[in-house]
Amino acid sequence: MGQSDRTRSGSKSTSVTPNNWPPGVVYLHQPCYSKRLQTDAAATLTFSKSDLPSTEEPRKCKGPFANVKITPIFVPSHPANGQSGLFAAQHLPPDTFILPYIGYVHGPNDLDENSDYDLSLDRELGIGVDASKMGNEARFINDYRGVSAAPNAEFRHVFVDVGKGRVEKRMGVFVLSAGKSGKRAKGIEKGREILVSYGKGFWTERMGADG
Ligand SMILES: C[S@@+](CC[C@H](N)C(=O)[O-])C[C@H]1O[C@@H](n2cnc3c(N)ncnc32)[C@H](O)[C@@H]1O
Repeated sequence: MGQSDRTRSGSKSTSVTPNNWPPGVVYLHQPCYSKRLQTDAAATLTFSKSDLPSTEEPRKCKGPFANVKITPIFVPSHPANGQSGLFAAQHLPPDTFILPYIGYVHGPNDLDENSDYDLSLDRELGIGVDASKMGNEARFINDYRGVSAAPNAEFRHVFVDVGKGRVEKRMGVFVLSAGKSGKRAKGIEKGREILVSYGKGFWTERMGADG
């Protein structure tokens, strides 16, 4: 882990950031909510633990995450060569919750259309999580296209226990299920890159912007 020191009101505080964390990007332990997020929209993201469906478990999670590694990529054939990716630091079985995707939580009136790190949190309310300027290790997850035949992970909603009997809806990164035929039963082996599908829309928009 790297160390970053901050001085506030004359006192020195030390916060731990993961290895290879880029300078200039804030490492977050919890989401940063936009002040412009409507109160009612924000309220839908946090609610009483007793209202959580019985099929969902409230989770505890705090970074840095030892199960993953941010790794600079120096492989000419990799489409994100020269950038970084997120790799498994241990074997991750199917359906494992790997880590949350956190960042700047914003509404439709506060959207950076040029961000490549913006993930939808609530489509109906237009709430997204943008990790371009602040986030955690999950911001380094690349798309599988050009790297592998298929993704090995996906985004799912998670409910995080934030204390005082409350839970918060966030996005989480999970290993894909084994599948009916068990073809993904191995999960993600240690040292493998964690890859999701950004969805066709991400790449269509990007191609539109480039050309
Ligand atoms: C959320 S970031 C992923 C982390 C990024 N590689 C980094 O080091 O900050 C998304 C950006 O990564 C790059 N990227 C991710 N997957 C890619 C892929 N399969 N092909 C080409 N570029 C990819 C693109 O530049 C994309 O805009």
